[in-house]
Amino acid sequence: MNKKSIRDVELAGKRVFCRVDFNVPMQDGVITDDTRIRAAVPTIRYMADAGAKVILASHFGRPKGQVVEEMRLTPVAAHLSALLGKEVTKLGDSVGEEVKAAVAGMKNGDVLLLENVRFHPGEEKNDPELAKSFAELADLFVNDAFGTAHRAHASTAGIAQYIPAVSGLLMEKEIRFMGGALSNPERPFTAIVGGAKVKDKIAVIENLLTKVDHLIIGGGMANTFLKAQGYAIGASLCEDDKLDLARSLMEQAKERGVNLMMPIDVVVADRFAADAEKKTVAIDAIPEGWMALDIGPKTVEAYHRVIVESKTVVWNGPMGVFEMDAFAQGTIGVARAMKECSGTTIIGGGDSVAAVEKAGVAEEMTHISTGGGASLEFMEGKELPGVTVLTDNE
Ligand SMILES: Nc1ncnc2c1ncn2[C@@H]1O[C@H](COP(=O)(O)OP(=O)(O)O)[C@@H](O)[C@H]1O
Ligand SMILES: O=C(OP(=O)(O)O)[C@H](O)COP(=O)(O)O
Ligand SMILES: [Mg+2]
Repeated sequence: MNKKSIRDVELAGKRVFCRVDFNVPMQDGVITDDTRIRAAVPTIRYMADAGAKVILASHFGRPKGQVVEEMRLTPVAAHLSALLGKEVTKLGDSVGEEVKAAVAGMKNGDVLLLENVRFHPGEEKNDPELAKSFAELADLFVNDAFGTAHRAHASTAGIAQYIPAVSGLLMEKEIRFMGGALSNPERPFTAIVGGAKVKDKIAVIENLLTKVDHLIIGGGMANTFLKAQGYAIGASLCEDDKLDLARSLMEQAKERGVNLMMPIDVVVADRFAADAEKKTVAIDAIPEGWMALDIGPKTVEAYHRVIVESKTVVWNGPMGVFEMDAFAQGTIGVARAMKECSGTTIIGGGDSVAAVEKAGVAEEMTHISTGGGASLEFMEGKELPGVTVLTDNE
């Protein structure tokens, strides 16, 4: 990556606004996978050891511009403190007088965590006023949030208009690895796309179809494609305004000779709950009012065959609601196939990484990326907004 990093700048005594992606999976206030926090530790340590005053900023969830108590970063601060072995001061906001006063009181090597930046509507709108308020806290902007680098928001991009901007060590590492593995992938090249962020991620599929040999669809993403083919999907998660796009993508796959794989059976539940009534059905037998929460065993078998024979596999998005054991088998099955694959295996995404950890195969992956949507957009070949704003190397 031809961008300056924290290694190229003077850090001693500097106030650094460091954007990280601490959007970790959490259940009832307990962090269920801390990969993203651990991944940022080298950058935070490096800066603190160099004598910087480290001001960390992150989003958590999608609070839509207002304060949501359950989306505060308090549990994250406590966990980071334990990982760093030093106190991390957690503030109640990300801008304002309290924040300015806390920053003014920082000593070299101190680490401070601002509150969820998405509590302000200006964050996702990339509002220049909010970006300026962030910039006024610091002398330098460091972007280490690879997982959020596909968003042009106030704390990921806007802030770089006002203060010098460089990359963190995680950002650098992610881009070096993904760039290397994907510039000329060994074939067969397979992409697996699932998860719940259907509206965001269906947009990258068109581009993926120009690159891959096999495209495997699962999770919430599959339902939109099933409905587009005319199947009744009951109360399953679906993006109804993407049905035409899904149909067009199926056409394009056919024209390009890409093997587009969809579920042939699914695990359905009568409600969205761990103890719901459930059964495995063929995709033409989803009962009215029920929802598809996992791919079925026949589907896993078909996906398994293609994955183990691939030379490069990139996976983002769980195959089902793996957080509930009743709907985790599809994701675990695909994770096992990834383990058996002897080629390059890359898995990315906050929740997908949690899933392969849960399946116990994380160690066997070639690369675990902190980015889900970010990895997919990176694969499209375009530079990510959170990277574009960083200072180029001369
Ligand atoms: N069939 C489904 N219906 C509803 N939610 C699903 C389904 N399959 C997977 N999910 C959910 O998708 C979420 C993860 O999606 P996403 O954030 O897009 O992935 P990642 O974080 O790996 O990039 C998980 O919380 C999982 O429960
Ligand atoms: O969790 C994230 O992405 P992912 O779910 O694709 O892995 C990032 O923190 C980005 O979050 P966003 O999709 O709400 O902008
Ligand atoms: Mg996610």
